[in-house]
Amino acid sequence: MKTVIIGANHAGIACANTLLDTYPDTEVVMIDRNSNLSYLGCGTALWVGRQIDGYENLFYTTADNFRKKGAKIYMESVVSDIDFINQVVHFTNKAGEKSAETYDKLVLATGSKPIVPNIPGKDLDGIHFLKLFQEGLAVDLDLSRDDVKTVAVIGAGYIGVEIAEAAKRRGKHVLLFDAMPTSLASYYDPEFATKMDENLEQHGISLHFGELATEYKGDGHVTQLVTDKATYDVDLVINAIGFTANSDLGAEHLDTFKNGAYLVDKHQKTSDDSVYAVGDCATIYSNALDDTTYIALATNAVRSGIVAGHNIGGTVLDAIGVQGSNGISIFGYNMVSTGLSVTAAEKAGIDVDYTDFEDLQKPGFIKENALVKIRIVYEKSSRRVIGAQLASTEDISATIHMFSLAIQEHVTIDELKLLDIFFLPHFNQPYNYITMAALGAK
Ligand SMILES: Cc1cc2nc3c(=O)[nH]c(=O)nc-3n(C[C@H](O)[C@H](O)[C@H](O)COP(=O)(O)OP(=O)(O)OC[C@H]3O[C@@H](n4cnc5c(N)ncnc54)[C@H](O)[C@@H]3O)c2cc1C
Ligand SMILES: NC(=O)C1=CN([C@@H]2O[C@H](COP(=O)(O)OP(=O)(O)OC[C@H]3O[C@@H](n4cnc5c(N)ncnc54)[C@H](O)[C@@H]3O)[C@@H](O)[C@H]2O)C=CC1
Repeated sequence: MKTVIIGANHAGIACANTLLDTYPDTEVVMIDRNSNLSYLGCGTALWVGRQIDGYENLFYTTADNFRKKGAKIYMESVVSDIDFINQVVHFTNKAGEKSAETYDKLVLATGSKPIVPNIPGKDLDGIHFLKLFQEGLAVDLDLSRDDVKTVAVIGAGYIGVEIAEAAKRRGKHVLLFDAMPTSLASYYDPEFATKMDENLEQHGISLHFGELATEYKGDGHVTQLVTDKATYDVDLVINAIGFTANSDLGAEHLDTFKNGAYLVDKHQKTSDDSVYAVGDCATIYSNALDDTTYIALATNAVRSGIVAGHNIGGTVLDAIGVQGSNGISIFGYNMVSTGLSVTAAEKAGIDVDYTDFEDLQKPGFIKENALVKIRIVYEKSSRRVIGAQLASTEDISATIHMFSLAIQEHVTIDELKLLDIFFLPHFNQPYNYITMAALGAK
């Protein structure tokens, strides 16, 4: 059995490793257009903001590691065409040489691409995206220039907020724009997102929400950003208005979701029996929505790669769906969420209620202590938990995993009320915030 994997980043790597480690008789061919693989984009803002020493440790494997395991791997090779009928992948290397590989099974792991704001001036110099390692390098280089004083970040989602912090840490004047009235609006309800907004403002970031960029101006290099409200002098722009599926290769042959992502079943199989899709180029099942959706996260990419690998290798393994669990930490303020916010649930047509609670993490007699804010969202009719949000300067990150499992297992808000949660003053209160929030549910 010969498997060709197009895309050798997180999803493709997870699939290849599963096949190579568990099914040694499988022939694996990997093809990627990039010169590097396994870059952890989550580290970009950390090294650009000088919170870690460099980017070297943000790569967790190499092409040689795959060669050693017996795979054939082509880097800097662009797949231009797939003959799905005869099962052949055509690609071209850096030197312009054309090659082809036949397959028994094909894995599409071509990931995502940043959405480009389609406005005048979008091709000027000094306008960046932040998907690839190389793009992180380019931003880092520009931030090192003394004449770059003002940075505009378009999109206050996860990439935008993280890079806004990094640019501020590099001493720049930072303007952060979003179409929505708050930052992080896709992940948190306004009661939580505004906490992050206060945090950003307290650290000197200038917020421009509900404001749309309409034009970039400049003579070769960007010098001004025009919005529907004002014109700003800027030296650098970073666009971060979301990702969409990179699915051009199979879009005509395979069934796709509304954003173009390949529609996959529980085995990561597409509408073609020989073709699987994993990671950011594929759909995913949301247990909160109880429906197919699109969530671009490295965690989902890895899990879906593992599932495809086993099913191709011969072990039937069903994907169990996801909650879209995520987290962010900005200037020491931590926020985590899973499932749906009230806003997202309402948008999806789910009738929900929610319960909020805020208290110190630990008993008052413990000195190192901070407030924790929690919201649990549950469906009115079934009372199943479908979302949770937490915010604190304490590390509350592990709590969200429990809510992720609760959503996956259809736990109701009432079942959470008397859940056995341990108490130790070093960690929490006897009347801890999860219990108190659950007890407060209507
Ligand atoms: C700055 C940043 C920070 C992030 N932080 C986090 C985080 O903290 N947590 C988290 O869970 N997620 C995070 N993400 C999202 C995460 O990086 C993506 O979800 C993840 O990269 C998806 O992995 P993937 O392998 O599916 O796709 P990709 O990483 O997009 O990889 C696709 C691969 O396919 C190759 N390819 C595409 N087309 C072709 C072609 N025609 N021929 C050959 N090769 C091709 C590409 O070169 C690429 O290597 C972050 C993303 C960014 C950009
Ligand atoms: N900590 C984490 O888990 C991280 C995850 N990621 C993931 O990577 C992917 C891409 O990240 P982002 O690009 O930040 O996407 P995002 O979806 O997190 O945020 C995009 C933001 O852009 C805004 N927006 C959309 N169109 C706009 C427009 N025309 N003008 C102004 N604002 C506009 C949206 O309101 C949203 O707030 C996401 O799936 C994200 O979850 C990225 C970084 C960190």
